[in-house]
Amino acid sequence: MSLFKALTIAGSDSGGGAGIQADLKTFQELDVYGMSVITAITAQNTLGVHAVYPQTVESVVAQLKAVAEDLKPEAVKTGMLFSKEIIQAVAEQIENYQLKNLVIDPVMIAKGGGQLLKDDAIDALCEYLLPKATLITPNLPEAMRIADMKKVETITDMKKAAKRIYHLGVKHVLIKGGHLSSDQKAIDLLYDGSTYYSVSSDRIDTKHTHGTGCTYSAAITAELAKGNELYKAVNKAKHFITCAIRHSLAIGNGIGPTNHRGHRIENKEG
Ligand SMILES: Nc1ncnc2c1ncn2[C@@H]1O[C@H](COP(=O)(O)OP(=O)(O)O)[C@@H](O)[C@H]1O
Ligand SMILES: Cc1ncc(COP(=O)(O)O)c(N)n1
Repeated sequence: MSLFKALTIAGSDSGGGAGIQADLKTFQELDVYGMSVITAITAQNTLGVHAVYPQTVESVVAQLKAVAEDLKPEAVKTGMLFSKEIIQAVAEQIENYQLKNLVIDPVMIAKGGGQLLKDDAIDALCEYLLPKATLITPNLPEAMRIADMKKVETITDMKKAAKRIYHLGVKHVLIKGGHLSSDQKAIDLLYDGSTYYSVSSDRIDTKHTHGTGCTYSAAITAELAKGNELYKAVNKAKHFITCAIRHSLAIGNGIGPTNHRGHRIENKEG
C-alpha cells in the first residue's frame, strides 16, 4: 500500500484545536503521513490567543528544506504565516522544491480574537503565494480583505469575491460560508474560473468551532495528497469537517475545538 505524505506550514496552537495540531490530527485521521513547518508558536486556549512568538525566517527555511529534500510531500497547506518576510521565504522554497498541490488557508484572526497575520502581509500573500496555489480557502472576512471589497455577507457577494480572488492568479477559490447568517446552511462556494459549485451541509447549532478552517483545509490537503482531484477532495473534506463539528468538544471555558474523530463516530468505528 502506498503511503502518502502531506506537509503543513502553520502556527502552533498550544490548546491543540487549531493550527499545526489540528492539521496533524486531521492528516492522521485520513491515513496520510503528516509533517510540519512551524512559523510561529502561539500561547493559546479556547478563550483566545495570549501571545505570539514568531519563528525567524532562518528557522522556517531550515525546517522546509529538511522536509522537502528528504520526505517530498504530495501536498502542502499553509495556515498562519504571520509576516511578509515568512510568506516570501515560504514562496521561494515552494518554487525552489517545486512543491505541488498547494492549499492556502489565509488565516488572519483567531476566532477567540488575536491577530495571526500582520496587516502589511496580505499584499505579500497575494503577490507571492496565490499564483503558486491550487486552492485558497478564505472565510468571509478573509475573502473581503483579499478581494478588497466593503462586505462579503451573501452568496452573491461570495461569487463576486471568488471571481476577484481568482484573477489574482490562484487556480481555484473556495469561500467558506461558516460566517453566513445563522438561518442559512453552511454553504461553501468553489470557483474554478468558469463554474461555481456549491458545497453545502446543514448548519450545526454549536459554539464549539475552534479550528474549523484549519481542519477543513488540512482534510482537503490530505485528500489531494492521496491523488483525489480537487472537487472530490473538497467534498470528502466537507464530510470530514461536518462530522468534526457535529461531535465538537465542549472542553475549556471558551470556544471548544472540533472533534477530529467525528467521522469515526458517524461511521460507527468508535
Ligand atoms: N455551525 C456550522 N455547522 C456546519 N458547518 C459549519 C459551521 N460553521 C462552519 N462550518 C463549516 O466549517 C468549514 C470552515 O468554515 P469557517 O468556519 O467559515 O472557517 P474559519 O474557521 O476559517 O472561519 C466550512 O465548511 C463551513 O461551512
Ligand atoms: C495557530 C493558529 N492557527 C490558526 C488559527 C485559526 O483558527 P480559528 O479561526 O478557528 O481560531 C488559530 N486560532 N491558531
